[in-house]
Formats: sequence, structure tokens, C-alpha cells
Amino acid sequence: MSERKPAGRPVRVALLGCGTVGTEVVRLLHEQADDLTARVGAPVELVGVAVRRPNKHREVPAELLTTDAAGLIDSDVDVVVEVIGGIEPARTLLLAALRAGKSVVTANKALLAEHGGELFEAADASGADLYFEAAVAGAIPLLRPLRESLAGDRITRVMGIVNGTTNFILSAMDGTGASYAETLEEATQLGYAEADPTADVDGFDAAAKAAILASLAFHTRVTAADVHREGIASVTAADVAAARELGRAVKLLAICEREVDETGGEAVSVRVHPAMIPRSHPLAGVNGAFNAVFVEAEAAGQLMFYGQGAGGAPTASAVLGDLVAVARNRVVGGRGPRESAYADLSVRPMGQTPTRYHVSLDVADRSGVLAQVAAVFAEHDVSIAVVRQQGRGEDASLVVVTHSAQDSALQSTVDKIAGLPVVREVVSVMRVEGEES
Ligand SMILES: NC(=O)C1=CN([C@@H]2O[C@H](COP(=O)(O)OP(=O)(O)OC[C@H]3O[C@@H](n4cnc5c(N)ncnc54)[C@H](OP(=O)(O)O)[C@@H]3O)[C@@H](O)[C@H]2O)C=CC1
Ligand SMILES: N[C@@H](CC=O)C(=O)O
Ligand code: NA
Repeated sequence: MSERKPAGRPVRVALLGCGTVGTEVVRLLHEQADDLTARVGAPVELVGVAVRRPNKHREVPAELLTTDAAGLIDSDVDVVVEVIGGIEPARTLLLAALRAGKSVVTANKALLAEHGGELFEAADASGADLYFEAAVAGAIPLLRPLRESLAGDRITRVMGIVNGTTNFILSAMDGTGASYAETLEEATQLGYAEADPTADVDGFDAAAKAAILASLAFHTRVTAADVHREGIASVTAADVAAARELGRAVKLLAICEREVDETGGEAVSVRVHPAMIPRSHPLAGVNGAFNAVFVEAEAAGQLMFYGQGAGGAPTASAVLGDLVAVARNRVVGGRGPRESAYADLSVRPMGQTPTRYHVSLDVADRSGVLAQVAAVFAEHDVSIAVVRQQGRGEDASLVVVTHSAQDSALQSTVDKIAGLPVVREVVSVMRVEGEES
């Protein structure tokens, strides 16, 4: 049997933040210390933990705690792990770390989606590593496959469920009919939601993740501001019921596509919005805080990544994986991949993106109603795929599913239909994904 080589100089780690994720990072570092030493080839030593409230009870030796995150970064540390969240002070702290040549591991999607370019430039200037697997889809290995394993292929589309909190809420609305407020409270208790859960519910968190995914997949820079964003606050029990009746489920999807624009050049479209998908679609069976992401690449074809997208331990797993990678790089004197944003692709406005709509209407059951509604679709050059009319007298309903058309044309169609005297109420309007257009 070969003998293990003696471990080298310890890799000294500063942890910024010790909440839901940070607590689990500390636990895993402690419980797996020997294995980590063997895998890295040197001990991985936690030398300090920066928090906001040092007197809060936590399972961390008191001598490691500090409120001086900047001072901790400035001390003799090799790697900075940031799980504070938000833009400041995280941005200033991580720029200081990278400029000083210290490798950074972060779970902070909000920061990366807004200031990723600046962080990558600081990392390149000093030769430090910047790893962030936990920032998108929690435990699921997704960003390193995009940055490394698929770097030789050409990715055309990325589509998936990337927010655990909203998926937890939508699954509950569909399954038990539980109320929105109750379920959001439960997601917060379970550590899935952001410090401010409106970031989840209003789609900001998923939009930040979509920006990161599009940037890595298409080798360009997409920021959160480039992403069309709609959250789940407007999804009603009526939408979920309408979807169920048609054999569909409602999911909050992030969709990143590479397309040829009207001038023949390449463009990307990046969007986050609720959509109805067929129950037979693999994403329809992704429930609770699980995430799943489809990647389509020219040579590889379709790939699907699935697993826990939120929660302390799953997210800490991704953080530890990155920590091992950057620690190994330190031990051998190497560096992981740099940012690959050489393609300067424009971002196509949502209005010009082809989508499909499901429209459910409460209408007067008079002769000619269907013809009037169909005329508005035709006027906007929107072709109808399915029409279903139900009921008699005062309780008639009309369900229309369109073929693919420009989103702005679909939006104008719905606005005009809402104003028709024969339409009593627009019960549900939602985009349709995951089936032939
Ligand atoms: N929770 C999850 O499922 C996931 C979270 N993430 C990301 O991980 C990051 C952390 O999330 P999470 O653990 O849930 O957040 P928490 O709110 O649970 O923890 C935040 C931690 O940061 C500390 N903190 C806040 N301000 C400062 C400061 N100025 N200086 C030092 N420490 C500070 C807090 O200290 P104190 O404890 O004293 O209040 C707390 O320990 C975020 O970027 C989040 O988006 C990513 C994937 C999944
Ligand atoms: N709040 C996020 C946490 C993980 O990124 C979510 O619900 O997905
Ligand atoms: Na991940």
C-alpha cells in the first residue's frame, strides 16, 4: 500500500457570514477535516469567521469570531469564503481580497449578476481564483460543467427552475392548495428564502441566476438589468387550476437563448417568468426546493441537471467543492479558469422574443363571441393552436392557447381582448413553454 504524502502548509480560510449557509460550511469543515486535508494535500484551516452579531449563539469557537471582516481579509489568509449576501459590504470586501491575491469562493448571485465583470477583472489582475458554484442552483454542479466540461461545445439554450423558494410555493399551491403566505413563511423557516424574500417572490433571485447562466453559457456579459423579470406574486389559484385542467403545471422558469437577430448577427434573450408546462415535461415533476436545469448544446444535445437548489447543507456542499478546488490550485501553484466573456452579444428585448400564451376568459355565451375574440388574435397576426369553449349562459369560459408569436403582439392582443364588451373577465394569462410551438 502506498503511504500518504505528508500534508503541506495549511490553506488558511476566512469565512465571511455564518447564517444558514455559513453555519453548514463551518460544520462540514470541522467534520471532514481529515478527508479535506487528504484531498487537497494540505490542511484546510478556518482562521476566522466574520459576523454582524458576535454575541448570537452559534457552534463556532468564540476566538474565531470577529465583526471586522476587512481586518480578517487583511490578515494572513489564502482564501476568502463569502456567504453574507447582498451588494455591500460584500463587493468591497471581495474586491479587497482579490486585489490582494486571495482566492474567493462566494454564493452571492446578486453581487455576481451586478458586479461580476469587476470581480473577474480584479481576479485576473492578481491571478487569484473566483469560484461561485453555490450561487446558482445550490448543490447542483452546474456552473463548473458550463465553465469547464462544456467549454468545447456551443450552447444554444439553458432553461430551468432555479429558485427553490418559489418552486416550494408553487408546488404547495398545486399540491395541497396551501396559502401563499403560509408557504412562504415555511420556506423562510427552512432556510430557503433570501434575507429579504421579495428577492425570491419577485424573481430578482432567479433573474440574477439567469444572468450568470447566460454569461457562462454564451461567453458574454449579461447583468441582472438585462433580464426580463416577472415573479410569482401575480400567480393566482385560478392560474394554477386553469393549468391543471389543461394537464399543465405552473413553474417559474429562467430561459436563456442564443439566437440570430434580424440583422443576421447573434443575440441572446434572457427571461424569468411563470409559465405553464405540460405535466409530462420533466420540469413539471420538480417539486419543493429542488431545482432542475436543461442545457442544450450543439454537439452534446440535451443535458439535465437536477438536485437541491436551496438550504444550508446543500449550498454548503457546493461551497466546500469550490473551496477544495481553489485550495488544490493553491497547493500546486495553479489557477482555475478565467472569465470567458469574449463574445459581445446584444440582448434582445422581451417584446421581440417569440413566446406562446395561454388565455382563459370569462365570456358571455352569445353567438359570435368566439368570432370576435378570434378576430383580435388574427388582427395581431397571432395564430391560435387550441380553443376550448365551456359552459352555457352566464358561466361560459373560453380558453385559447396560441402558436408562437412575438411577445409584444401577444401582450397587445390580450389588452385588446380585455376591452371587448363580450369579455367579462380575463381569468388567467400565462406563457406556455415545453411543447411544440
Ligand atoms: N440559503 C440558501 O438556501 C442559499 C443562499 N445562497 C446565498 O448565500 C449567501 C448567504 O445566504 P444565507 O446563509 O441564507 O444568509 P443569512 O442571512 O442566513 O446569513 C448571512 C450572514 O451574514 C452575516 N453578515 C451580515 N452582514 C454582515 C457584515 N456586514 N459583516 C459580516 N457578516 C455579516 C450575518 O451575521 P449574523 O449571523 O451575525 O446576523 C449572517 O451570519 C447569500 O448570498 C445567498 O443568496 C445561495 C444559495 C442558497
Ligand atoms: N433563495 C434562494 C436560495 C438559493 O439560491 C432560493 O430559494 O432558491
Ligand atoms: Na450550483
